[in-house]
Amino acid sequence: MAKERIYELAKELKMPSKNLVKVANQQGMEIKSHMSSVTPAQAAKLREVVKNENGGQKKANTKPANHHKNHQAKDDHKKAPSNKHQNKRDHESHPKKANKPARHENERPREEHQNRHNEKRHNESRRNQNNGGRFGGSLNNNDRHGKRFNKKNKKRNKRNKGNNRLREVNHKQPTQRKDKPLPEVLEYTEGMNAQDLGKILHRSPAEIIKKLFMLGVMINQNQSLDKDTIELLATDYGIDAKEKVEVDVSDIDKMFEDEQNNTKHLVKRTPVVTVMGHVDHGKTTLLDKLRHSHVTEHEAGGITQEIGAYQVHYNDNLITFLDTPGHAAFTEMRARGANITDITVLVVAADDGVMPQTVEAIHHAQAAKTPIIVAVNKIDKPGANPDKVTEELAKYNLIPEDWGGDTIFVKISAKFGKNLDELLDMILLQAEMMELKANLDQNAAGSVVEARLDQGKGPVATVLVQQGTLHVGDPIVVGNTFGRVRTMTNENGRRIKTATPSTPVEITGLNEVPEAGDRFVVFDDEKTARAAGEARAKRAQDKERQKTSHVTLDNLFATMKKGKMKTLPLIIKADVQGSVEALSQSLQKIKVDGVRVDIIHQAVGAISQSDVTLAEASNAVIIGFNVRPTPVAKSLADSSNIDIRLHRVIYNAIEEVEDAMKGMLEPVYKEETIGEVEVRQIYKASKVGTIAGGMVTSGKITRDSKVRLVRDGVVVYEGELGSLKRFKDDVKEVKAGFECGLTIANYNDIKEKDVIEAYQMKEVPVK
Ligand SMILES: Nc1nc2c(ncn2[C@@H]2O[C@H](COP(=O)(O)OP(=O)(O)OP(=O)(O)O)[C@@H](O)[C@H]2O)c(=O)[nH]1
Repeated sequence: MAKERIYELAKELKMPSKNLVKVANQQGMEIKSHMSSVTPAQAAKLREVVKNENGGQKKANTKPANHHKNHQAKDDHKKAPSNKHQNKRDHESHPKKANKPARHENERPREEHQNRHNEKRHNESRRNQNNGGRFGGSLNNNDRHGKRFNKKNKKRNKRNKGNNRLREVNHKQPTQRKDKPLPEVLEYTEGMNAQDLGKILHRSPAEIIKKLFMLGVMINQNQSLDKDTIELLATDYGIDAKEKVEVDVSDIDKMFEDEQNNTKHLVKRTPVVTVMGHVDHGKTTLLDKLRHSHVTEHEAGGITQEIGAYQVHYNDNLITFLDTPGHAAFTEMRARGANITDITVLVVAADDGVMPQTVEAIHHAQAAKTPIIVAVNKIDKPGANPDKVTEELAKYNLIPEDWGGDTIFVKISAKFGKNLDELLDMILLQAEMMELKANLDQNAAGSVVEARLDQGKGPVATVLVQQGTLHVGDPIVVGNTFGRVRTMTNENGRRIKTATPSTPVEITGLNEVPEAGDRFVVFDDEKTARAAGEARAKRAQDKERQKTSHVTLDNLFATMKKGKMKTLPLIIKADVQGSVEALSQSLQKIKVDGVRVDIIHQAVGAISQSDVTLAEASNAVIIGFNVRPTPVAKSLADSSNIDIRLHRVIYNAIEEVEDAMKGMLEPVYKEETIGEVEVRQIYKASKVGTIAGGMVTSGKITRDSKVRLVRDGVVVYEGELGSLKRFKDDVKEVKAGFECGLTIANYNDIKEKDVIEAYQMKEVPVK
């Protein structure tokens, strides 16, 4: 008889392969994994051992020693009814809990604790009953109907109002408080006082003070309590205490990790599989074939839509396949924190063998630490040589069991659907070994598979739930956006209301379009979700701005220190060729350790739009010598944060650059243009010299402003105003849209069409 695989035998014995491996090892068999083979004799022995074990246990009516956890959970469920009676009061007093399924094994100590606590409360409540008698009960009822009762009461007993109120106060207060249930857990922050705690515990501060007094702690109402005292109080009430950690609501990564690492109430979840491989090796064919051959009947009627992920039904199991567009996308998503793939199926064409992208895929999967299942494809082809593929893959540590390794290899033909069931079996087997689990009861957390803007629906995102259950209506933060899940659609175009772990769904209701690989976390309330989303959006925006902030002489040194700059790219514009060259040569001679000047462009003329664009693309600083930027260039430079330095003395330009490179630049003053005047007429007066009549075209000009005379984009003079007039009167300033007359101190060569730039020196705070 042929050898048998462990997983086949496990299937026959209806037990997890992993447990059978353990049994085999206990029997002294050298079995490595579920893929290992056993001889017929060994198989017989294992059958016998397992059967005996099961039989023995049935008699003893105990659980098998290595029984699967799920089964144990079931047992707990079975036990639940016997506790039910005892817990009845408990459930009544904790309405939320009553609907929840029976607790899991790891919660049992708490349940016992709870029972003890219930007993205690039972007594407490009995005492109350004794005090208040039946009246207490009816008041409780009254309390439930609350306001309505009081209203009626008021009307009916208008005349007796005073008396009535007195009676209510007398009877109601103590009992009302005590009948309200204690919370399951006392969530506190250190420093709370008896009043704060009273609110949480639904007890009067006086009671809390009394309780602590009995425990030997003397406090007053407003006294801040330390952690130990609060925990002592909780213990005395028979409930757990948990310190509320102040969380940064926008840190969804931390929340995601917390949700993800939750180990409570875990149940088995569906594996998430990514198919990778070289071009044309058959990824798409495989995904299509699986999709179309394993769609259940009730889904067949649905509209199949491309949502980048879908689930395959196989033998009562589900497998989620992600249709990632390429290896880079896979890693990009991982880089963004989305580790959503559990298993990688590596498709290798048997007629082509291992190719560059096969290797790339292996590296991506290995870096993500996801197990690889090799699907040797196209075995139907005449030139197919699966053994060659196996041989080639050995180099990358992918070795089949037969050859002494532990990688699963399945020979398939995607095109003809051959061995696809075996591939699915292997995926499920691998998943079983990984014990993939999640908690359905908690807030959902997961990742975005892809997202787009739909004209009708707004932002639409395909997300994969990785933990918890996602519901329609959930307040959600996704990457840097937020919203409330408005609709949820599965891959068959069906509207669904909830989505459990490993389920891909398309959601609407987000504010903006998130990015693939973004994480999402569900919040308890919309307000916090909005706050978190907005904080994240702002942070992202700031980051983006930082990314595009260009090098300036001011930030040059800091940028150099961060190791981001090895060269300082410069663009030089000057009025004459001689200046261009002189400046360029002098700048290149600057010697500062670790950084050098790189002149990427130099020319004669005004600073143009194309200079600014070039500076933007090359992260360069523009040095203008006796020239100005054109208006378009100036506004472009302002909006894209390009540093333009204007000089009239070569030495100053060189000194400024050198200081910046040495980190010594301390810009104390920076000039700020305040307005421009276009010269329209010239008058010559023998006493005062040349008077320019013109129009203020932008901003304003003030009597004390400095001026620069610009002719065809070139600065011809720089100085101070001699006078500023409106008609015949001296004025302090003239605003845009008004005419003015002016003279420049000690300068007469003003011509029509010259532009007079008015500027001031402003102090710049040192950053
Ligand atoms: N004979 C044979 N041909 C196959 C098989 N699987 C895929 N093909 C063919 O191989 C070609 C490429 O298959 P695809 O599924 O498009 O390959 P892919 O890996 O998705 O390629 P890219 O999407 O370009 O990366 C197609 O012509 C398929 O029909 C197979 O099992 N047997």
